[in-house]
Amino acid sequence: MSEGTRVLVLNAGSSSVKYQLIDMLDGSRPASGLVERIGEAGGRLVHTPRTGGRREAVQVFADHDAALKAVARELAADGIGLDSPDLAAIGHRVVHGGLRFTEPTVVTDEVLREIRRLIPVAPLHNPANITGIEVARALRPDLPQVAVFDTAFHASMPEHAARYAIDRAVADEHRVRRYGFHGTSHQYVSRATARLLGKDPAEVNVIVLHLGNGASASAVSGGRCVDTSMGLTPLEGLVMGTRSGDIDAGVVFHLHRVGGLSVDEIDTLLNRRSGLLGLCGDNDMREIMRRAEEGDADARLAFDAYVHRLRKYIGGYYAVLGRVDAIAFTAGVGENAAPVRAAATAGLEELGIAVDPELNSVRSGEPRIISSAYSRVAVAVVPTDEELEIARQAFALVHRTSAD
Ligand SMILES: Nc1ncnc2c1ncn2[C@@H]1O[C@H](COP(=O)(O)OP(=O)(O)O)[C@@H](O)[C@H]1O
Ligand SMILES: CC(=O)OP(=O)(O)O
Ligand SMILES: [Mg+2]
Repeated sequence: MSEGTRVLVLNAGSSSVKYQLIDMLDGSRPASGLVERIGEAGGRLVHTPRTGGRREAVQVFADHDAALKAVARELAADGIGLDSPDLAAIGHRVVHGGLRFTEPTVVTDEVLREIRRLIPVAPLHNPANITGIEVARALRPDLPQVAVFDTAFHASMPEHAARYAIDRAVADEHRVRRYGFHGTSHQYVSRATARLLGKDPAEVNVIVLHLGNGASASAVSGGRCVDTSMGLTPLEGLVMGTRSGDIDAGVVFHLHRVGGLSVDEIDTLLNRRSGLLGLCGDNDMREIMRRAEEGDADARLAFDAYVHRLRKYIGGYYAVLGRVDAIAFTAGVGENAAPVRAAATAGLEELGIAVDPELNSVRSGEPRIISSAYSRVAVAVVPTDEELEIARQAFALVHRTSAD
């Protein structure tokens, strides 16, 4: 087994790779960075060594292989290359783990085949995750490649939350059920929220709102997920940047039969041309808030629809949990968009939820409470750290000890 203390975490998306090198001894991050627009013109690599002096390269990255080799070169230039004996493992975010992968897993050929089999239920994500694993494995075949699945944390959902109310035989044959995603973030944030409250995760009920490009809500009771908003695929639930979230399945039949759209066209419509983008032409919440502020009606509608859906999930999960200790906002929108947090929680004093406007407007990268002293439910902003959680789980797996 490797004596290394560091884990390289890769989060490979369809046209990007985010990476972080994390030292598990002291939690330091010797380097992190991102390659964007892989396979497109105007590719960009941004590498940030801990020593400072962010490096940026604008060039074409033909594919993920070229991108990861460029990352390897950047790390080598800092003297922390992929050939370093300090590396204990490479941890990979894998979005869909299906029914089988409910724990971090060392990738073998057979595991890779199973992740590939799940592509139809995560077409935007699993293919890139697989490429990331293959390229990393070719670069360091001797190192454990550990897959950490977005679906894993949600495997504890009770059957009545995980099942769709459709014919059981059909559902079972095709493994159609609600899996949920962003689980690594929901797990990390729910625990960090308990810590912020000075409580044991086993004692608290938390609603986590992960609002990034993809967005999902979860109800976490005593450290276990009891419900989450995404389903068979990352399309269900909240209004997202480009995804519709909840929709009457009848819309699909209608668009096909009456609108003449093919199933693939409807897939693209709902996953890539809907949500905020579909409602107002923008999927960046900053831009939407700016336009809405200037009186743009489409942007206002998009904002209001986003918030309305969020409020329905807050209310729904309040009822699912019965007692709520905290509501935690996280990811790009949740951590930064004070107006979204304010609108999502406005007028809920009867539920014991009262956000303090001044605390809400503070900008900070630290976990913090934004509810007023008399709010029975703590409302918090808790920055997510999926990379650290992936590193911890990968490291714990290769050492078979808890790295907590
Ligand atoms: N300062 C900000 N105010 C409002 N929204 C922001 C801000 N910074 C980032 N965002 C939003 O965060 C979203 C991206 O979130 P992020 O968690 O980085 O996404 P992902 O990891 O899913 O790619 C974008 O919609 C962006 O508009
Ligand atoms: C599962 C999912 O939606 O992930 P992301 O937010 O990274 O698109
Ligand atoms: Mg994210």
